[in-house]
Amino acid sequence: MSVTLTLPRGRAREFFELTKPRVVTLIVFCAVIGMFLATSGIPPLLPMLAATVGIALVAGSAAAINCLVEQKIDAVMARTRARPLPRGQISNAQTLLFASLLGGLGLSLLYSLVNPLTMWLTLATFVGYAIIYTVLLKPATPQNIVIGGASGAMPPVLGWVAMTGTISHDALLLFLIIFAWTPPHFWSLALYRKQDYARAGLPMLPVTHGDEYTRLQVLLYTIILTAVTMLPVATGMSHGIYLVSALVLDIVYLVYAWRIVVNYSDALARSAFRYSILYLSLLFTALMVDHYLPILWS
Ligand code: HEM
Ligand SMILES: CC(C)=CCC/C(C)=C/CC/C(C)=C/COP(=O)(O)OP(=O)(O)O
Repeated sequence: MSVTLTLPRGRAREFFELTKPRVVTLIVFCAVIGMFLATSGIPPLLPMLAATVGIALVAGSAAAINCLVEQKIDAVMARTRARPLPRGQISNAQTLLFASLLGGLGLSLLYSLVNPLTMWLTLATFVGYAIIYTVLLKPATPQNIVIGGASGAMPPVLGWVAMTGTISHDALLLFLIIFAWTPPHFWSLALYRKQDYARAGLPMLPVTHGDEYTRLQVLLYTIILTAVTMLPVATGMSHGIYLVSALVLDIVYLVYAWRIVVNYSDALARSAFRYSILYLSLLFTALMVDHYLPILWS
């Protein structure tokens, strides 16, 4: 599933594209679900709005820095060569200024209208993606996305901390779900985009270890993901509605992963990648419905 957004036009659209809006939409969605799960009623409106906007701005800023750092790589990959920087539509200085404004505004909102811990954790997430993943890990090791996935997994924790001021065990379970989801999400794409990554000189798993090994890793991580998605039920955070939804979503994902191992095609990997996005969206929706339906009925 690709998240549909109405994009702004012209110059504004070029800046908007720097923020990787579709990825950031799902990131913010997971953060908002974290906010709802952290509270038993309706979360307080002002901190919730400020946290949502603040996290979105900082995530967009991190994405813009990623575009700035990777513009030469983006220029040689078919998937990314139409981005604003490789096309010369936006300059380095403009990108840096834009990212600083977004990031600064987002962090200020979090600090002043949410709480300082949320601000610090969001800043750490920014550094994790824009510097540690993008600058250090991505060009250095095929485990880049496994380690870098830790920043992508932070949004529900950020949402949780925004509402409670503390990190709870339940929030860490949400972190673990996205952390285990990231390798099958990314490696499905890397399998059918292998030529792009090889041309760009990036050590992604299919380039360094071959297709067969990567396909097996997709299956193994999908099995780990299935186990991890059962943890919210095991700890009593979530119940029947979530359990049934997670099992259905997991079984479909496992079938995709199994077929990737035994009957690979690029079209199948592309479908598995699209499914990974639908999967995460629906899994987090199920967590939310499971949390609120009993409250509404009682
Ligand atoms: C290190 C972690 C991650 C890596 C390496 C990664 C990699 C990628 C890549 C390369 C794409 C581009 C696909 C394309 O345009 O052809 C993509 C798309 C996407 N990713 Fe991820 N991803 C990561 C984490 C996440 C997280 C945490 C989320 C959300 C919670 C997410 C949500 C999405 C969405 C919604 C898309 C589709 C964008 C579109 O339709 O253009 N990703 N991911
Ligand atoms: C709250 C906050 C600060 C969040 C920041 C975390 C964040 C924006 C994670 C996004 C993950 C992402 C876009 C990965 C794309 O991989 P890539 O960059 O390797 O993909 P590309 O080849 O498309 O550039």
